[in-house]
Amino acid sequence: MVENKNIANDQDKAKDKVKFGEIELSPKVAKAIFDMGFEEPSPIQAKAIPVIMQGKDLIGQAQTGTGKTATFGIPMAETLNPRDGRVQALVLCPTRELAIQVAQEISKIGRQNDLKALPVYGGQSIDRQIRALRYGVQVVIGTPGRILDHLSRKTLRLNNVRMVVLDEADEMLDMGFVEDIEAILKETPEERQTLLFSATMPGPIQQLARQYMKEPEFVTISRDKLTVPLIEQVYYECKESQKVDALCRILDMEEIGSSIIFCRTKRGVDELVAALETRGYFAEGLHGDLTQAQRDRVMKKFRDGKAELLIATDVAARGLDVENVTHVINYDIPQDPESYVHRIGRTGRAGRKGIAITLINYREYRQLKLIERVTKARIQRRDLPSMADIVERQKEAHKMKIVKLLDGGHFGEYKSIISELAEEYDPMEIAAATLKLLIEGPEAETEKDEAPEFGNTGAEPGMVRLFMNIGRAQGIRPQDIVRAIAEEAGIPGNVIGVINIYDKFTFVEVPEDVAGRVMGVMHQNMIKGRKISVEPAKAR
Ligand SMILES: Nc1ncnc2c1ncn2[C@@H]1O[C@H](COP(=O)(O)OP(=O)(O)OP(=O)(O)O)[C@@H](O)[C@H]1O
Ligand SMILES: [Mg+2]
Repeated sequence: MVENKNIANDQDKAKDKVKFGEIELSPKVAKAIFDMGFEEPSPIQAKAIPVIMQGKDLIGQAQTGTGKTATFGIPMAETLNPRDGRVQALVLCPTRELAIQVAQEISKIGRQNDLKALPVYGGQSIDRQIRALRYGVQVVIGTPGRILDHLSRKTLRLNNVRMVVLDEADEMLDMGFVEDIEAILKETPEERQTLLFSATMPGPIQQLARQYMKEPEFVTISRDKLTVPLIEQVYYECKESQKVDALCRILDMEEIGSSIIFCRTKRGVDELVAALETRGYFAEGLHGDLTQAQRDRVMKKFRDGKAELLIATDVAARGLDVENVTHVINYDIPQDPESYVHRIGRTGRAGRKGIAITLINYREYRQLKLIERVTKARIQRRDLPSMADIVERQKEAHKMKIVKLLDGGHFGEYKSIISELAEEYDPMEIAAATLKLLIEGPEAETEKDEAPEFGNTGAEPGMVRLFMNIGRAQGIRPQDIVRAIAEEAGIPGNVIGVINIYDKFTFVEVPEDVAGRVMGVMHQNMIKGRKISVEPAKAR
């Protein structure tokens, strides 16, 4: 009798199962992932989830952005017991931002089951974490240092852990982390299930990994190519001294959405942020020397699309999943091919397209070829856009905007203005004037300026020529503006020399060491209600 009842129950359960590709899920987990917009399992999910559900150890390798998180998140939601407040699964990640993100993804997958996932990382109040742990959670996602801290304080117990995941496993088993990982694994039960994931899994690391695992299955999707085919990969060669200029040209030329620009060092990040800001680009820096609150703020701005350019060290290279990253730019070439794979993998995620750009100097060409060889990717050479290309591109962009408006229709009362004007003027002239107004603003000049001498060629040694978008026509004496700028920048007025004054612009010359300060000050300033910009005089 009892047996029959069990069979009936099992059949009921089987009937309740929902198909996710070939995988059978409980209705709650299925609902959660359908709500997340998943329709079909990704290849790694299709192959690895059944193996994990059998309780086997597994090393999973699949390209960036192909759903490795849910590959371990789904089995957690299926098998862990939400009514047991003890920690049953542990995920170790290399960075704080990644721990937060993975915790969010697991919480979403386990939402219908009331599964609790808690990120635990350095830089956040440990007391808050202790309280949350006491309250009861099933999954802890953490960075090794902070996990060890909790273990030594006995505020975290791992004796009931059934599943351990090393996300970005090759990084976690690299020199920096391996001792911590060993110490943490010692605190977990022998019979645990161990899962390793990464887009890259170099041979020696795999060998090392096997020491911590029981006959792991190796599931790989990306054996032939390490990078995602949807990412277009290009490189530009330029001199070290011209890098900032080259980057700006690329930013002006490309249709940039949210983008991540990688630098080798923290200092490099800070310097590039400053250099971009003086040129009028809004950029946010991310690296390990910032406080956690600063890191959180920057990430939030970037995720919300409020900051388009994220300038980062390799802290942002692994695992981060930000929607709609259009470009990854290696301002400094990555140290090794694995780092390249992970960095460029911040774009081209979940079936979207992306562009990866690498800047190199001639000495770094061999490093680039090594990356190509290891990743089996083709990185195409491109020539830096000229100023003429950029002007052309901006023209195109204006045209596109107009075409979009034209296709949309709805011009209403604007049409009557044009028809009135058309009685006196040529429609072509009217359209051109309207466009000029749109692009140059209400102060668009009516008179033609004589051609100014562009470029820095005439500058005295040690001096830089700057270009200000204000001249005679504004009815303000540029000399007075120069004095105001000097005052604002905290430098003596006679340091800035006026070279030439035109109707719409003025050229000045300043010593190299104060040029950045002058530009920085002016970008934020309004003089007599007019925003003034100052930039290096460009060669033509
Ligand atoms: N089956 C699916 N269908 C649609 N989207 C999915 C599916 N699985 C995962 N995703 C989404 O794809 C994105 C990338 O997933 P995830 O961050 O897990 O990639 P990853 O393989 O871990 O990449 P990385 O190697 O960079 O860490 C996420 O936004 C995730 O929610
Ligand atoms: Mg990942």
